[in-house]
Formats: sequence, structure tokens, C-alpha cells
Amino acid sequence: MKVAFQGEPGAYSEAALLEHFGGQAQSLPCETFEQVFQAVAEGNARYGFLPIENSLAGSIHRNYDLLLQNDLYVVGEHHLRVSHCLIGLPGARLEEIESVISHPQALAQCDGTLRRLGVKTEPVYDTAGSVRLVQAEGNPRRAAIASRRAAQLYGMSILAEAIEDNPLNFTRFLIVAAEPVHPRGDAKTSIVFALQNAPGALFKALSVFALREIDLTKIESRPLVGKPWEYLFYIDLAGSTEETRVQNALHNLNEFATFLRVLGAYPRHRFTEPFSS
Ligand SMILES: O=C(O)C(=O)C[C@]1(C(=O)O)C=C[C@@H](O)C=C1
Repeated sequence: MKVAFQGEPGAYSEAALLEHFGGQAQSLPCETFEQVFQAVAEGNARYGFLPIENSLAGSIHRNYDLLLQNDLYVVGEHHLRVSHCLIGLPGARLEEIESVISHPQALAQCDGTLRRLGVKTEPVYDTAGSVRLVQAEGNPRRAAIASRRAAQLYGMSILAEAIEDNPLNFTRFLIVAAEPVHPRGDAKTSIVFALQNAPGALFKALSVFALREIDLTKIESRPLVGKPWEYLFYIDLAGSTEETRVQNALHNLNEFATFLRVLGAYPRHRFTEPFSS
């Protein structure tokens, strides 16, 4: 079973998909998030595995936009504990590092450490790829931020460990597929909607859930392209579209929303050991 992810072997997205699907998964590296969606839409991968938010650095906006632009369904989620290493050439010394490259999300999650080290930073497209670049360049004053596994894969040295600004560093991934699933039990549903701007419009929209005791777990707004200063609201809620109260809430929202799409309902992923790496 092929699962597409953005990045190179050793990326956190690959670690997350292997943790989620175990041995059944064959990971398919893609250069961009667009290519992940495309691989699933064209049937080259059964699932796409996409980072959507991080507990330190926030949302990955590009993937919110792509969820709407593509006709795939969210069928699952996964939380990964992300612990970053500073990785250099074998023999490199931490005190001599002048510049650090990595994925922008990884740089953001280690912002405090990087400021303390007083190094220059440069974004590259993926954490594992940044290790490969440092290896190819052969400059002992340059380092990458990536996982322990990426350092091992490329035969590089770990100069510092657990350099994220807070140990409660988790990235949440969404799993997309060509067909929806219909979960019962502990589930979540992701939706996106737009509203006519009016006093209390968002309050009214959120009340369709509050009145039915439906817990909202995430809200994100994105610009509505072509309508300056109007917004799309992405909401994750606890519950499945198989439940009557969720169906009623969505039906109610649809009565006044100018646009509503259910991106998918999926089994909820809960941590068992939140502090393990
Ligand atoms: O660059 C990687 O290793 C990725 O898998 C991407 C990504 C992200 O986009 O957030 C995934 C998890 C971490 O938060 C850092 C980077």
C-alpha cells in the first residue's frame, strides 16, 4: 500500500506515516504538497500524508488551501512527537556552526535555540533534504535541523539534541484518500465554510455546534481568493457525520452559509504516550 508524503526519506512526514500504518505502508516521496494530492488523485498512492498544524509553530496554511482545491477526502489524522537534532558533518563542532538550514517549520520550532546560537538561517524544502545538502556541500560550519533518523540515514553527526523550543512539540498530520470513510465512535469531522459578513455571523455559525454540545477542536481562517477581506473558515469538530447531532448542525449551518463543504470524517487519533519521542 503506497502512501505519498512531501519530502525525502527520513522526513518527519515519513516517520509519521510509518508510525501510523506500520509495516503495511510503502512510502512514496514527493517534492511538493501538490504532488502528494496528485499522486492520490491519479491512483499512484492510496493515501497522502500531510502536515496540517504544529503545536509550536502553528498551521501549515498551504495544506488548508490545497484541501479545498482538490477533491480528496480526509480519512484520518496522526499526531507525531517531533524532536529535532542539530546535524553536521562528522567531526563538525557546535561552537563553529555559522549557518543552519532546514524546513521553515523546523526552523520556527527551534527559533529560540537558533537565536541563542547566533547563527544565520536558511529555509529549504524538507528537513531530511537539508541533511543531504549539508553532506553534499561538505562545509563543517553549516548544519541542518532534522530527526535523529535522518542523521543516521545520511551518516552525519548529531551536534545537539532536543533543540525544539518546548518539549511539547507535536505535528498533526491529515491523511487524504480518493474515497471517504464513515467512522463511528471516537471521530472528528473537518469542514470548511464561508459566510455573508454581518454582525454576529461567525457567532451564529459557531452556535449551531454549541447548541448541540459539539466540541470544536480547531478553527482556522483563510482568505477567500477573489473576494478581498472575506474569509473561509476551517473547523474540526469532535464527532462523525454518521451522528444525527452532527448532521443536524451541518444542515443548520448550510441554511445560512454561502458555502459549505465537508472535507471528511475520520477516526480520532489520541496520544497514548505524549512525552515519548
Ligand atoms: O521536513 C520534514 O521533515 C517534514 O516532514 C515537514 C514538516 C512540516 O511541514 O511541518 C513535518 C513535521 C515537522 O513539523 C517539520 C517539518
